[in-house]
Amino acid sequence: MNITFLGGGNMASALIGGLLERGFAAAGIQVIELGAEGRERLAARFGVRAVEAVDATALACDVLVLAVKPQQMKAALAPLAGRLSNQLVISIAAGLRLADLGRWLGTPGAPYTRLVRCMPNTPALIGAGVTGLYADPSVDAAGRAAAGRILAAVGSTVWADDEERMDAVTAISGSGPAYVFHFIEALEAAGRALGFDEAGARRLAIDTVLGAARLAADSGDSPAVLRQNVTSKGAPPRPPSPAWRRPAGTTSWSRRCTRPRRAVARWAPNSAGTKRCWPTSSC
Ligand SMILES: NC(=O)C1=CN([C@@H]2O[C@H](COP(=O)(O)OP(=O)(O)OC[C@H]3O[C@@H](n4cnc5c(N)ncnc54)[C@H](OP(=O)(O)O)[C@@H]3O)[C@@H](O)[C@H]2O)C=CC1
Ligand SMILES: O=C(O)[C@@H]1CCC=N1
Repeated sequence: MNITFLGGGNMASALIGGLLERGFAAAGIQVIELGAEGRERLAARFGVRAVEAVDATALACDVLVLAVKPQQMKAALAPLAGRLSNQLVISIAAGLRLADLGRWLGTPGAPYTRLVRCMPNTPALIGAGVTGLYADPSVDAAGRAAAGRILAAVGSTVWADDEERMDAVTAISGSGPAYVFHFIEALEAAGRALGFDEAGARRLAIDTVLGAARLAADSGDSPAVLRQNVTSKGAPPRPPSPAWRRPAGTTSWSRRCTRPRRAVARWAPNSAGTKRCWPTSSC
């Protein structure tokens, strides 16, 4: 299988790295990449052929992977329009529909249909990605298998039976790493605020997420059960010290706050029975 990548940025590099690690020959991969620096990097890092524009060698492939930014796609496909001869085309671009890609790649009145739409994610860079795939109904089993093999080089794969699901994949696993990184940032910031140095706070934050993800993957228990195992119920709510008072009929305790300029603090058990203390708005 010869593969040509259109666009040689982050995601194409992740896929190429994964394919090479899985034993795919560098001689079977070429990249069309606009940037001279990018071409040099690809050739040096992976030993693949990297060219600036579509040429006959790049066109003579079995699979064409579209890996430019969505807003670059229409212009990038213009030199290919009407020139494909049954290559399997795999798009990893967010939000671009097969109907549009087919129109841009085909000729007037004859859209190109041997298309598979995919949505990987950035953990693909270390072979730990997950990719959603959807194939045009005209793609045969061999085409679907080829697309599945290529994306499996950088992680797991999930097929969708409706193209609309691809937008859901983009929201959930395509964009999901950003939520997780944001969560890690927040855990790290909490560690820093509570006295750890940067290295310690980062270790606590990253290893928490890593360990929790591994446990979710390996334990056989559902994420809901694993969560409940952490937020164990049972201890009756108690105030943190005798200085706290709970007004009758309420579920939270108050006391004069010891911090300067803060008159009142409030403490209450959360739904899982663990303690939380925060200054009230009147502080
Ligand atoms: N980042 C993510 O989390 C994910 C991204 N994707 C999708 O992957 C695709 C690629 O994203 P990513 O790798 O992050 O983007 P990058 O910007 O890193 O890579 C795109 C590359 O394509 C080059 N390029 C632009 N126009 C052309 C052209 N006409 N011919 C050849 N090369 C061209 C760009 O060069 P230059 O820089 O000079 O413009 C750039 O090197 C996007 O469509 C994105 O939606 C999918 C899943 C996750
Ligand atoms: O911006 C993008 O293209 C990618 C796709 C999923 C998340 N970000």
